[in-house]
Amino acid sequence: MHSLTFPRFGVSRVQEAIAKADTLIEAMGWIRKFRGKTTVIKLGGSVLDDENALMHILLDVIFMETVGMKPVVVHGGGKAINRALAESNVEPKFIHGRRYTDDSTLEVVRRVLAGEVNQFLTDEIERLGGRAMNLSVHSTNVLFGEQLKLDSGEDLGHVGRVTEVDRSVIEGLLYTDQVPVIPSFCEGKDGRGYNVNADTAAMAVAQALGAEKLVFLSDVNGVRMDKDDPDTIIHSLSETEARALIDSGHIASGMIPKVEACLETLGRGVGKVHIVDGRLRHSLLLEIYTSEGVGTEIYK
Ligand SMILES: Nc1ncnc2c1ncn2[C@@H]1O[C@H](COP(=O)(O)OP(=O)(O)O)[C@@H](O)[C@H]1O
Ligand SMILES: CC(=O)N[C@@H](CCC(=O)OP(=O)(O)O)C(=O)O
Repeated sequence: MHSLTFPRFGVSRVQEAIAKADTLIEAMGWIRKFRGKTTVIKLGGSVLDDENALMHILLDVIFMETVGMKPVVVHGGGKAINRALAESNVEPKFIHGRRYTDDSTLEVVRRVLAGEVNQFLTDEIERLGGRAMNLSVHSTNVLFGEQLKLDSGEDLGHVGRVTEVDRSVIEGLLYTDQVPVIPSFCEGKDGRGYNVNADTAAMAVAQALGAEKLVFLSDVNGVRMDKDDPDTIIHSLSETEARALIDSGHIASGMIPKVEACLETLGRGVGKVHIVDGRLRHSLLLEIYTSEGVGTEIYK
């Protein structure tokens, strides 16, 4: 007769395995809730530069796809563009968080953002075991738009805003269990290319798809009262409060387009919008399955 008691070293291993199985059962509720629903994930240049954080984010994305959630990746690459410009001794110039884009900068953005970064991310998802397809002007473009005109009248050069998203291509990929990877670069009706802020590109994609969630993964734990102090994070922010913080200068630089994108998205068919720290391991999954979330949620 076999004994029913486990050897000492085996008990903890069995308990560990049971705990893992418990986690799977716990996850069932939120997997069911989000199965078949689209989440747009915006990857910023800050997390793209952190190899370890990026790997964990992409593993979370692959997990989401595996359990039937429908992740769509929209990415920037501001830091990679800055590095490429530095090689030609060009100083980056930003106006209200957007890059002034002259002819030569546009070519760098087309090559680096829409080309190299986009291909790299797609390859990484495949290398980690997922299935991904890059959708850019170098392959199949899905973002169309026009030149962005600022209310202030300031000239941003070849900076665009997305006016049309080819939903059918994106949805076709989601239907065949592939992760679409989209750079923030759009094409005008005349075939011209435009550099688009990646936060606003993600917003346009989320709106077009009627996404359940839009998650901005950045290098800060959320919107902070003091941008340099993580302890001053604001977990929940109303539209009025957010606008006041932009006006007072508490929300500055790269956080401006992010928060503006959140505000524009609200009430336009997207369920929830969050700004989350991409460097925190599994922040994406935590954001989805914990009720309180881990970053800043902006509400109407
Ligand atoms: N109130 C604020 N709270 C948090 N971060 C802020 C705030 N105001 C400005 N920032 C800056 O915004 C940056 C995030 O924007 P950005 O660098 O464009 O990120 P990403 O590359 O992820 O899009 C932060 O690293 C921080 O320096
Ligand atoms: C018009 C404009 O500002 N375009 C951005 C596009 C990339 C981007 O937004 O990248 P992050 O998400 O890393 O900031 C740029 O040229 O930097």
